[in-house]
Amino acid sequence: MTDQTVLIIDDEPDIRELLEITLLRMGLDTVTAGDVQTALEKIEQYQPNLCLTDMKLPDGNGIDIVRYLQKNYPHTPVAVITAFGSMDTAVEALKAGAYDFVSKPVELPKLRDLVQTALKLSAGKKGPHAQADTASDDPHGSSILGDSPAMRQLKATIGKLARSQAPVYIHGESGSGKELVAHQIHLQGNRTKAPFIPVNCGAIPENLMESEFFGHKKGSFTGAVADKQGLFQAAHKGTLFLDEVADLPLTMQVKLLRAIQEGAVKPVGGLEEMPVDVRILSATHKSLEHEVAAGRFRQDLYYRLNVIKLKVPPLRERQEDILPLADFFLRKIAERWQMPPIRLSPAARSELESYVFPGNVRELENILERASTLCDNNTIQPDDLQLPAASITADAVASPLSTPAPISHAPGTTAEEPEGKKAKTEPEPLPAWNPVDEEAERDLILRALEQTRWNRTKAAEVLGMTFRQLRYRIQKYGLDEG
Ligand SMILES: Nc1ncnc2c1ncn2[C@@H]1O[C@H](COP(=O)(O)OP(=O)(O)OP(=O)(O)O)[C@@H](O)[C@H]1O
Repeated sequence: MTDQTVLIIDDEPDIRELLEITLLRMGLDTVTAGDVQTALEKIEQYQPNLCLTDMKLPDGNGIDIVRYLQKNYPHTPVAVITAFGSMDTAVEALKAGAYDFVSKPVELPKLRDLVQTALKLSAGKKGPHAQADTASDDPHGSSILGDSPAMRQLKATIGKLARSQAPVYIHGESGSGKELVAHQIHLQGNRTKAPFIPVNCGAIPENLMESEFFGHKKGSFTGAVADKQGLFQAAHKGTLFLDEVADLPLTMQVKLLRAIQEGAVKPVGGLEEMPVDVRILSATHKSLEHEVAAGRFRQDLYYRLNVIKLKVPPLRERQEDILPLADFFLRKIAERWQMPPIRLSPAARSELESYVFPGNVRELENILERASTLCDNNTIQPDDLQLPAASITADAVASPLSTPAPISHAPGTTAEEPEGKKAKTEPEPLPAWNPVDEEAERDLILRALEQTRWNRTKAAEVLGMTFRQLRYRIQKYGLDEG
């Protein structure tokens, strides 16, 4: 491990020193802070790969740091150091998004394991705009697969659009590949040396939106501890992909329109406009026309974004792409899990070919990921696919869900099962997550994974933890090696 920096936050110099020595011996760089304010400054300055924080600090507590990182650097893992016996605070920190905790007095072997696991998982993901995890490792790593007439036409259009600078509005059902298309438009054009910045407009809290898009100046609001560049500045000379653009609140739509028209943005708390050269691509699975008619989307912005409209066809309209995509995903899964090649039996192949895939390509990938875990002798049979027995109703197609596995939901979660896919027998609800009893936690995670047929996104939802927290625990308990 080299070139990795760990920020150690503790107000006791002796503990800071002990942790520093331990981590330096592991070949890691360290930075230290004795209070929350200094820690936030060091985070901005060094963008560490991992943070270890004490809970009680002179000007706040470790949870403030957990929350700050969750919001601004969601890929930076943070572990908390708790006073002996104070399990309540450990649980609170875990629920706020911390990866793990160590109790004082710190057991160094446990600390080393924790650091190693957290760094392995966060490797390569740094910076405020790193993308959130998805069940698939790299949504952009591959080019667009598919040789059906619809896809050939789409690829030819992408080639032409890549040469232009016009805004493109990409529409299509959920999971059909809109983001992949946007990324290809960027990669094949002349902006490829600058970044492609995808942003999920529905995922940014409304009160932070302006600062996320346009940046802010230090001190412009509570928590603005340093100047921060916005998504527009980050995408300068590159491409900004506004995913789920229909979810932008009306107030933000006005500001966005202005920024696009002027080609300039003003950071929150700043006095001067900064020119930005950004190509705007946008997408939604909703009907933007319908949103305009309903008064939820400004018509002037709609015309700005929708200079060229590009449709990504649903998978069921390009049946000949299903098996080549399936073979590609199976190769990827075998590689990722370091397994021998996984095959589809002829009967499984024909089942896939006649399925309608309401969740499109993403659903195909999820089905295969689950089937690869369930199958014997590395050959997937129809039963392993677990496709719904009844044919899918039009309602189900209109409200796609990427994973058909039956699951139960933790209280407070709202995932819905579409009508045509309701589980025949509801699984037994899981007990509440108790993150401090390791044995119980391991057992609970295993049960959730089995219940969701190893769909980690769904299992995290069932458990009420984030995908990253679950991924960390799967690795910590060696559950991915079985
Ligand atoms: N033609 C394709 N070739 C290879 N992979 C594909 C293809 N289409 C989609 N995928 C993969 O399927 C997954 C879903 O695609 P993507 O995220 O681009 O869909 P989307 O339409 O943007 O979804 P959403 O509406 O939920 O944002 C990704 O992992 C993507 O890499």
